[in-house]
Amino acid sequence: MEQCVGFATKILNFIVYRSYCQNQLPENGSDINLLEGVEDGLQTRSLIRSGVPHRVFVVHPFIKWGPKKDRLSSPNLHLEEAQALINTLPEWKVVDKKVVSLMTFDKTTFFNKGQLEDLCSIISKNKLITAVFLNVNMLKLQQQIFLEGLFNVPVFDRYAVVVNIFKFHAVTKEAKLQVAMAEIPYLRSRLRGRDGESPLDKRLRLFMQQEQKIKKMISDLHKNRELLRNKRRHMEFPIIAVVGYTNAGKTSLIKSLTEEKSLHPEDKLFATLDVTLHEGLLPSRMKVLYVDTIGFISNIPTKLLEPFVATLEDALQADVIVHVRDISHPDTVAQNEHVMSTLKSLNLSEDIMQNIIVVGNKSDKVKNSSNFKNMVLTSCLNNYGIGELKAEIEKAVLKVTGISEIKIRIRNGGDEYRWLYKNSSVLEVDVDLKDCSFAYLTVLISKSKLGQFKHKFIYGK
Ligand SMILES: Nc1nc2c(ncn2[C@@H]2O[C@H](COP(=O)(O)OP(=O)(O)OP(=O)(O)O)[C@@H](O)[C@H]2O)c(=O)[nH]1
Repeated sequence: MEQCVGFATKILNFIVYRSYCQNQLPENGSDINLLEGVEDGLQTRSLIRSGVPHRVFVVHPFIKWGPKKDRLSSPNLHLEEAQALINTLPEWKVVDKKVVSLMTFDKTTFFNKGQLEDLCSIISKNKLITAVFLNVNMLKLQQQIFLEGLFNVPVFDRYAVVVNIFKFHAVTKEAKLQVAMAEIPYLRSRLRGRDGESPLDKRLRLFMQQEQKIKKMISDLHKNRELLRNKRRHMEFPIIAVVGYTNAGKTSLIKSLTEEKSLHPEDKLFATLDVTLHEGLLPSRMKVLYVDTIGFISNIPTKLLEPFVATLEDALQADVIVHVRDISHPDTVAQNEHVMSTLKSLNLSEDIMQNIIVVGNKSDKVKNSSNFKNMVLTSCLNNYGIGELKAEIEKAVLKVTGISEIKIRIRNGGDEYRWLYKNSSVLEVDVDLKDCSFAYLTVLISKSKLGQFKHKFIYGK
C-alpha cells in the first residue's frame, strides 16, 4: 500500500501524466506507444494503453441512493454488460470483476480510502491484471491520472473501450471516418488543463485540422448517400429499418426474413457498425429493403455517438421501423426504454414513430413468453414467428405507402402486361376463359405507379 500515498504518488502521477499524454496522442494520425510491454507474446504489466490485448479487472461503480441512482437496472447486470464489452475485443479477457458502491463519481480519487486500498490489494495480488476497466461513461483526466498512478496499470472508461470496439468493427470508409471523429473529443479532453505553449499544443491544433478534414469527408459521403436514397425511393421499394439494443438479434432477424446466407450474426456487441441493405420478399411477393443499423447501448457519452447520429437518422428515413428486443435478457425492460428514448431524441417524422413493429426475439430462451404483450414473438434460432412478422410488416407497408391491391384485365403478353411486371408486384394471373388473349392480373401497386399506368395505357390511348 505504500505506493498508494504521499509524495511518491505525486511524482509517479507526473511521470504517468507525461507518458500518458504521449501514449494518447496520435502522431501523423496514428497511435504511438512509448512503453513496450510485450514479452514472449504475453503482455506484462505496464502503462501501455492501446494496440495490445489486455487482461482486465472490471470494476462497476454505482450510486447507492439519491436522485442519481439507476432505478431501471441492477449493478450486477451492468457488470455483466461491462464484461461483454471487454470480451468483444479480440484477445482481451476479463480476469476479475467487482461492484463498488459510491455516493458520487465526482471525487478526484474517484473511490474512498478504504475502497482504494481494497482495489490496490486485488491488483497487487493478481499479477494477471494488466488493465482496469472502470465502467463509467468518461473519467475526468485528473481521476484517470490519479488512478493509473495508484494502480500502475492503464485505467479505461466506457468511452475508451467502446471506441476500441468500434475500431475493430468499422469496415467501410464512412464507418472508419466516424470512429476517427468519435475519438477526437476524447483525445482532446485528455489534453486539457495544461498551461503554456508546448509541442502538445501543436498536436492539439493538428487534431482540430484533422477533425475539420474528417467532417468534410463525412459530409461528402452523406451527400453521396442522399443520392443513393433518392435512387432507392425512385425504385419505390418499401424500406424497413431494423433497430434494437446491441446483440438483440437484428442481423439474425434480417437473415431469417431475407434468407440471405452471407449474413453472419455474431455474439458480440456492435458487430454491425455500418448500415447495410438487404432485399427481401413479403408474403405477397412484394419486394422490400431491410436496413441493418448500429446497435444501441446505454450509458455512452452522447459525444461518442454523435458522428453516427446522421447515419442513423438517414437509415431511419424508412417506411416502417422494426424494433427487435431480446426478451430473454434480464435487462430487457431497461433496454427497451433506452432504445425508445433514443429514437425519440432523433430527428424522425411523426409518421415513422407511429409505425414501429416490436419484435420479441429469442423467445426460445424464455419460459413464459405470453407475458410479453403487443409484440410479434420470434426465434431466429428455429425460424419461429418469421411468417407472422412478414405479414405484420406487409400490413404496415400497405398502410403507409398507399400501395393497394387491384385486379386488372389486360391483353396477355402485351405492353401493359410487361409494364406491370416491371413496376408492380404481380400476385396472380388468371387467363380470361371467355377470351384467352386476355388475362386478369392481381397486382400490388403504389398510387403513383397506378397513376402512371392509367396515363400511359388508359387516358393516353
Ligand atoms: N437463442 C437465440 N439466440 C439468438 C436469436 N437471435 C439471435 N441470436 C444470437 O444472438 C447473438 C447476436 O445476434 P446478432 O444478430 O448479431 O445481434 P445484433 O442485434 O445484430 O447485434 P449488434 O450488431 O451487436 O448490434 C448471436 O449469437 C445470435 O446467434 C434467437 O432467436 N435465439
